[in-house]
This record gives sequence, structure tokens and C-alpha cells, in this order.
Amino acid sequence: MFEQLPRNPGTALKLALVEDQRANLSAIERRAASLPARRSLKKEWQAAWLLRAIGLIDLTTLSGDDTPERVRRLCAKARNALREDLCIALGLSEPVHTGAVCVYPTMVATAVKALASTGIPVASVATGFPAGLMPLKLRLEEIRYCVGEGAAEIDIVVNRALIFAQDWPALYDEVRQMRDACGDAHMKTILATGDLKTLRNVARASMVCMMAGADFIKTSTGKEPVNATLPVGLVMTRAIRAYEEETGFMVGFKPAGGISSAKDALVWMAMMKEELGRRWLEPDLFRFGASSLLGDIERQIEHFVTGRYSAAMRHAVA
Ligand SMILES: O=C[C@H](O)COP(=O)(O)O
Repeated sequence: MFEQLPRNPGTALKLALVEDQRANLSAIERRAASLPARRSLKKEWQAAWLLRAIGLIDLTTLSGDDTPERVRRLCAKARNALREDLCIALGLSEPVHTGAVCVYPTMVATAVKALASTGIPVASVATGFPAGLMPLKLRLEEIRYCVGEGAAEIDIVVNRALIFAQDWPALYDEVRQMRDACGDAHMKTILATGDLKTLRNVARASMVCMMAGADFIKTSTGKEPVNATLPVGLVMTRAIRAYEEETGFMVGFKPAGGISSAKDALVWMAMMKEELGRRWLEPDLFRFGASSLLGDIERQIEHFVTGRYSAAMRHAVA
């Protein structure tokens, strides 16, 4: 069991520290390119890392055609994230579950009911997800609605225009108000990095959101043309490190969007361990936002156990 960390309370906006955040594009790209090329984990180690990865997934459905029935099926999968025969073969005494389930606001109550007494938190997107282009008053009201429905985690989106304008005081002020509206619910701040044009914008916006009290910073909504990439991940994890050096508080990281293979998951986990340390492989500091990753992880674990791959359709729910 890992020790419980104090929640990041945020700090005053320190503009000098924000403007100090830079990103050396060619160095970042070189480092990102070297990550997947590392010697891969073998057999038992790989299976152990994949089991850990399951507990780090925010199992997500964010589709226009979501229904309560789909959300209930997703929650059933989150509770028993790995098939029973595979759990038995691995000698596990209890079912494996995901880190959370992530849904739209109107699906929160259904998910909360379906996950009652499991300890699995429900995360809700809010603040006019995915674009965030609604009046602030309504965005704050949406957060309060989700918390009232029982969401323990709120994934907010930032107002990209404030980042293009480098209006850090306004961004800080909005995110601070969102954090207040979250109350005890933990706030993941989605930067929508695929929209942000430069890695420097990613670095600076990360810092502002942490100063405003983000519990996590998250790459993407899954709806931008480009979602989680390793260069963006490096920039954001290094901002987390800089924030910890400055304040002593450890902020979580959630790459999201387009992470669908076990191999990708292992690369992201290796990056977390190398950049921030082992502590960032626990669910209070790291999550994958993913709708289809669990299916591939289960398939790879099945291969480890049986020596065979099954058809992807056998893992359809995840
Ligand atoms: O936050 C989670 C993302 O919306 C999931 O994206 P994905 O469907 O590409 O896995």
C-alpha cells in the first residue's frame, strides 16, 4: 500500500515561474523517440506491469450514443477487469478492477449506483466538455451538478483562448474557481494539448493549472485531432517535477486519447518511472484515460497465460 499524499492546495500565481517554463523541441523529440526503443519487459515482468496498468485505467465511455445500459456494462467490466480464468491462472485471490470509470455528467448517477460498495470512483467530464466554450457560470454549475450526482473526480477542460492569449491570470482564476466548485472531488485539468500549438504553451498552461490547484493534469479529451503523445507527456511530467521542486506537492498525470495497446501502456509507464519515479505508478498519481486499452491488455495477459491470442471480439466491452 502506498502512503496517502496531501492534496495539492495550489499556490498564488507566480508569473515568473510560469514564464520560466520552456520546452526544447528537438531534445524532447529525441528523448520521446528513445522511449519505445528501450528493451522491452519480458514474460512475468510484463504480465505484472500489465496487471498494474489495469488498476491505472480510467475506463471511459464518452460517446454521443452512450446509454445507461452501456454505462452499466462498462461498470461491470471495471469491477471484474480481468476474466476470472485469467485471474485464477495468475494466482490472484481477488478480482482486478480499474482505477475509475469516466463518463458524461448525465451518466454519473448510473455509474455510481453500478459501482456502489466497490471503492471504484466515478469520474465525470465537465465544464462544457470537450470544447469548454460555455459561460463560466454554467461550467461551474456543471461541476456542482456532477459532484451532487456522486462523482468523486471531475475532468475539466480549460479555455484554450486564454492560453493563446497568454492570459495566465484569467486562466488561473477560472481553474481556481473550478477547483473550488469541485470541493472534495479531485480535479483533473484537461489541457487539450493537440489544440495548444506549441510545447511551450503546454508547459506554461500545465504550471498555471497546478498553481490553481489541479490534482491531476491531463493531456486530451480524446476528441482533438491529436491526443496523447510522448513529447507532450514529457513536457507535462517535467512541469510536474518543477512544481514539486517549487512547492513540495506531487500532482498526478493522465495521458488520454488514442492509447489503445498494451505496448503503448508499457511505454507510458516506463516514461513515468524514469521521469518522475516509482511513486507515479500508483492510481493516485497516474491514470490512463482510455476506452479500448483494457481489451488489448487482457488479450496480452491471456497470451502470457495460455500461449495463444484470442480474437479481439472476445474482449469487446473493453
Ligand atoms: O479521457 C479519455 C478519452 O476520451 C478516451 O479516448 P480513447 O477513446 O481514444 O481511448
